[in-house]
Amino acid sequence: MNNIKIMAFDATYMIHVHPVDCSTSSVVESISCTKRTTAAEVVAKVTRKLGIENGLSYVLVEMHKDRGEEMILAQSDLPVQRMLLWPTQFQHSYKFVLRETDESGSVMYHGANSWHEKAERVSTERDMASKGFLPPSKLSDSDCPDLCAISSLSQNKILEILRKRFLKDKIYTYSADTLISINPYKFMPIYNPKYMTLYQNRRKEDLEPHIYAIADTAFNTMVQTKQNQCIVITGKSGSGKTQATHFLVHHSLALCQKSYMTGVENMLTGAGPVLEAFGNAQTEHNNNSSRFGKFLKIHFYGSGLLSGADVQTYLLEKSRLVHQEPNEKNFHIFYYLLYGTSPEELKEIYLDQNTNYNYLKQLLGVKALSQKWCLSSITKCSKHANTDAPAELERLRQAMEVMGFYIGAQRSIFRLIAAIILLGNITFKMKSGRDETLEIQDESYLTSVSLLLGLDKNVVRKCLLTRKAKAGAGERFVLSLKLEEARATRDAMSKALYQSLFDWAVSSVNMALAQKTRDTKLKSQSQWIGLLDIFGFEDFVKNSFEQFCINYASEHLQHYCIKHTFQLEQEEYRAEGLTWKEVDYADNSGCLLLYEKKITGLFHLIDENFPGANNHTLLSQFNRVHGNTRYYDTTVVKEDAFMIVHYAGKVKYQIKDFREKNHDQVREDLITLVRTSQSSFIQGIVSKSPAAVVRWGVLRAIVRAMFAFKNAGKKTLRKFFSY
Ligand SMILES: Nc1ncnc2c1ncn2[C@@H]1O[C@H](COP(=O)(O)OP(=O)(O)OP(=O)(O)O)[C@@H](O)[C@H]1O
Repeated sequence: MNNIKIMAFDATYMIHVHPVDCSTSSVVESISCTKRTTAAEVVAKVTRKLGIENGLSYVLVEMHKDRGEEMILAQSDLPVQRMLLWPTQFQHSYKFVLRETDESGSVMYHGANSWHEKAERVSTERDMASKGFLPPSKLSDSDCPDLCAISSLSQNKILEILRKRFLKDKIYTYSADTLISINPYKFMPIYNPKYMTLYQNRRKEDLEPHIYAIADTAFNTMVQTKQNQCIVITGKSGSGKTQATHFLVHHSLALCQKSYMTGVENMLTGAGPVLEAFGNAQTEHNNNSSRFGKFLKIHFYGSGLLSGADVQTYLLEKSRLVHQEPNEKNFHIFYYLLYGTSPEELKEIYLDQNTNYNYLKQLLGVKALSQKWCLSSITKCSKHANTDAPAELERLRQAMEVMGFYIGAQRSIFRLIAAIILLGNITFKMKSGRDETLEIQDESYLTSVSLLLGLDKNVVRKCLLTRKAKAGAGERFVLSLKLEEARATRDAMSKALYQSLFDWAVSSVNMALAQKTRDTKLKSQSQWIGLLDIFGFEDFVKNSFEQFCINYASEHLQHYCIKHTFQLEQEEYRAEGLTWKEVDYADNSGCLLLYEKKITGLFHLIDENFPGANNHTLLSQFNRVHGNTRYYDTTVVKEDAFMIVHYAGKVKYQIKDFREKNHDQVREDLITLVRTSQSSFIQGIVSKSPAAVVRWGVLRAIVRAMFAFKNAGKKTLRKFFSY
């Protein structure tokens, strides 16, 4: 049951405050507020109601019950706005709590002291044991919080230690600077202010491994060394990378001084739902899977004062827009709009919940089919499955408002989303008669798309059905497209529009998060903590160009980690004249060379363009050049696929669409067409975004990420792996 009920009468909302720590009452106090009511006003109302105006101070705290997290609201924060950002399906997990503060303004956590006392005791005992005053700790190997402390390690031993710790609810384990995390998929009461305080300024070895310790080390190292820090988060889909990023951001913000920049915190809270709506989707592994990589930088002035943030995104999985694998869905925004908007509003953008939209059709896989008694393997994405959509849409609107996307921009975004949905329903048929030209099956979709995009319908039709070609001596003529080509043109147009919208949303988020100071001296002294949350290694039933690129990025990260964990460490020992037993490690540079070697590397072969080149000739080239390479393998049974021996296992890639996805080029005339839009919003996003001619930005992403790591420096490297 939701403990927060929203009743909107003329934008009046009821918020419920739990006076948990007040001895006077445990009854929930309901306060009538507007979006502009501040936290200070809510506190005043609640304390007045409870009759506890006895000089003590109180603050309003937003608590995530399940995660045990608490966020103290500043006096000027707006509780209703925060409440509207709570994810619908988890609303019952959130509540507002009144907390008492002491004279210094710190929140008083009754019982928190026992945590400190325990931590102090453990720390002192370890100190004394290390000095020989106490017998050494009786920790067994399986309880060992740092794998590096174990003298002889094998793969089985590591797994056994992690499993035993996990069974004791110890989800984190260190391996030197790396934190290994296992997703518990259940509530763990370890992400709350008690733990935040506990892990501040503590030596890593004094306490159980925790993600807060990683944020704490990064923050303190940044302040002390004045060097940027980078935390790399990697793991399979659903392993908990996004949650980890969230905990790291939350703790970093708790550590820093905020002063007048508390606005950045609110912006960061608003940025989440916006990026999620456009870049996340339901997949077989995760209901809210990020389908893009991100590098979030939180900026601080020299003293650790929060100054702003920015986010770079990589590899948006655009292919999802036009095709989804069984049991997977399109990006969330489409369902929010279609199932969250009233039928009247939908009518204005030519949509209707009862129409079957091609881009939103959900294919059910074997697993789902056996669970559901449906006869067809294709179902319309039913309204029933989207009951949260109205609340999610409201949450998104609120987040957009916080980020400065006002009503006009929101309207334009929704019109563009509707146009993309309708574009997917433009299908083609052969004209009757002898000439083999195509025509559009249902002109009503073309009309709606043209109106929504502010384009001339005849020009859109021409672009979808024909293309200009060059003959000799600069002559140009018009060619009719074949069925497959027309479909590809339609899908390319949808993808280019969506990528432009995504890029625009990211740059708008960045504008909102940007450092606001004009003081160039202050700016020049600023440092950042970077959080790289990038796709982990992927191996699906069918792997395509996207997995080929994602796994290349993973190989690079692996290489970087190997280099720092083994190679450079051993070089250092060598330079210092130390004797040690050479550690044997699996070097993956051969696999990287397979991808990127000049002239013969797979990337270079994909880029080759000769007359008659297609995906079949590409596969033959791969097999011919790399048939005997250690990291390359052909398939056992003859099929249009090849295999790469990655550090994490052998992966089979289907060659289909490799060349097309690599070029990912939208015809120049399509972009020129979109630029003629009557809508200044559409003109703006297309002219700003390089998406029109975008290629998969893998190399760019890798170069940027590597640059960030190098800046962070070997000594300050922090890694985080989640499983
Ligand atoms: N520390 C944690 N405690 C409890 N539950 C967690 C934790 N971390 C993750 N989860 C659960 O696992 C789910 C998946 O996590 P998350 O979305 O962070 O995975 P991810 O690695 O980012 O996946 P993807 O790569 O698909 O985006 C979350 O929705 C949450 O329910």
